[in-house]
Amino acid sequence: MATPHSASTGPEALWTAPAAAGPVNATVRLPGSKSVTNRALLLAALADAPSRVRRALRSRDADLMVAALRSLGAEMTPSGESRSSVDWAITPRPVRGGVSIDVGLAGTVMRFVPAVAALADGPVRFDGDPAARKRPMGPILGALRALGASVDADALPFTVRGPISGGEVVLDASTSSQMVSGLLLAGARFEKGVTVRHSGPPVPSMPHIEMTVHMLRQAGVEVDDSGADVWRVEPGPIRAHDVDVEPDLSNAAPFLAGALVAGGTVVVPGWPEETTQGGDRLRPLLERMGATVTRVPDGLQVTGSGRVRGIEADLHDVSELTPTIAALAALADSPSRIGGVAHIRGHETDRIAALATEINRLGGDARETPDGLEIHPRPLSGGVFHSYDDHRMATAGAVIGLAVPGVQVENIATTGKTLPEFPDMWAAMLGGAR
Ligand SMILES: O=C(O)C1=C[C@@H](OP(=O)(O)O)[C@@H](O)[C@H](O)C1
Ligand SMILES: C=C(OP(=O)(O)O)C(=O)O
Repeated sequence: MATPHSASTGPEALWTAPAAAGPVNATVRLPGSKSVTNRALLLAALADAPSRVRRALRSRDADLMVAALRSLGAEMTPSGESRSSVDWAITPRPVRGGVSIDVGLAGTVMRFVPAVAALADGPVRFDGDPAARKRPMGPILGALRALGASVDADALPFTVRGPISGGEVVLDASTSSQMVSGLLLAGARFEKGVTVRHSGPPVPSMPHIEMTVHMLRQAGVEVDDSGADVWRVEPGPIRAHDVDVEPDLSNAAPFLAGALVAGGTVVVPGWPEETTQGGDRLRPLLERMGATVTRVPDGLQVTGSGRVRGIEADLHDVSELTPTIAALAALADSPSRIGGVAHIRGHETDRIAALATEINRLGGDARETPDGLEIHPRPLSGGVFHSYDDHRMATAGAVIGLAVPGVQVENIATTGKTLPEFPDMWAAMLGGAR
């Protein structure tokens, strides 16, 4: 059983999830991908000349990345700002130390920035939210040590001191693909480049490593990913280049799920033809749960009937979709089994325990397995759905609330981690109903 750890559990922090009054018919424009934004910003800060990152996400995780890179010296000038989108002009500067970095609860900041800090001329201290101190960091910090840096702990808080020379390292990335991405992203700037070998149970969320490799190549970095579980980044410059950030397909999940639960149609404009975003796998997953998924000229269209089918799915590659798929499973008319996601016990919270606890709190039948969840159909009733400071738990509660009147999501503001406008966008999808 999971224990909610948000400090803000008072009635004022409860958000009544709107129940769907009928089928939805909405176009939902998603802001930029968190994963693309934070990679693009970091690569621009390490590049050989100024770059632009257009339609970057603005959210807590992206703001933390911007603050971290600015602390380390990069000049970053915003334009065309709205609440969740901004264009950045970024001028790289030598990486400077003697600073402290707040990683919040952002995996991309805690796992990507330490290798950049190892290029600095002085120590860089890292800390984050209380929950961040529990997230796995040992493999990447051990790897930085093996590559020449000094790091004084194996979890947050810690201090990194360069210089780092690079070379070859073996690590166990079964707790997070970000252990690999974090070394590859800065690796071209290490004197010897970097060769990362994974040894251990399979690496989860592989599309995110493919995203890292793809974006490095776009920046002119030579990467060899031809061997299983080994990646080689050659030393050399990271070329300045302009990036247009794709919409965040993982954040599309609750909205597209909304079409399935309420019935009706949701269109997400700008859905890329080709992408390394794992969220693209929503297409087959939602189809298997009963949706009709069509590419339309302007994006992706998902139509549902209000009836949700259960699913057996291995979400190892796309584990960040688990909370939405579990929410759908809790509303399905047949049993579901989600597997391959043991490592999400180390995401923002233990998502397996949190999902089982919160679905069962509403009267559901969700059982934890070592690597996922088994969810059986059972009528749900209203009640508090705790978010555990986890944006995707909060949106999972909203999905369930579409079909179950009286669901109150605690701390909906935590969606600001990647989608600050979530409550307004959700209301707009439902035609303003609350
Ligand atoms: O590199 C990234 O941008 C991410 C990698 C994945 O992490 P894990 O490998 O820890 O699942 C994903 O779940 C996370 O939301 C974002
Ligand atoms: C696991 C996630 O985030 P993070 O980047 O903090 O790991 C997520 O967004 O689902």
